[in-house]
Amino acid sequence: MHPVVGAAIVRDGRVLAARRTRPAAAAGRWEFPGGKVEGAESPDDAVVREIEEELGCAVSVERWLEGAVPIGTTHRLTVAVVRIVAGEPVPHEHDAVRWLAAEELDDVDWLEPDRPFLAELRALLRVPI
Ligand SMILES: Nc1nc2c([nH]c(=O)n2[C@H]2C[C@H](O)[C@@H](COP(=O)(O)OP(=O)(O)OP(=O)(O)O)O2)c(=O)[nH]1
Repeated sequence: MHPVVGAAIVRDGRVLAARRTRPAAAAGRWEFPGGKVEGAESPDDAVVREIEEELGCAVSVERWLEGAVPIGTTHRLTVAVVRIVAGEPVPHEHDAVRWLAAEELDDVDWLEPDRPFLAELRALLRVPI
């Protein structure tokens, strides 16, 4: 199963959700920005690279949410909790982004594989830091 990494970009009690534009079946659905791990790169490095490419900002990985979820039969999703360390996220590949608080996580139509991560994320967003 090829690894796909998503980033839960957390700031001020909110997480950034991004709306996909492709493929047609996933257009309009929301996800954690990220993508496929390439070659020999580590999952942490893949998250940092994908966020730079997709949102033009620098992040650092804090930890990984529990679990790994199959995406179809070929890929599997893990999600890192990350912080922005430089720049501001500006979507280059998504057509919208939203900062969601814990109680707003269910307001968007997440891709199916992302949903199992939302409970842990909700709890994390509720802890003041
Ligand atoms: N990035 C991302 N992809 C997800 C999530 N949930 C989920 O099911 N996926 C799926 C959608 C895609 O089938 C696959 C990741 O593809 P992608 O298009 O984001 O990856 P990539 O940027 O490396 O793309 P590519 O150049 O190979 O097209 O995983 C998620 O939260 N984030």
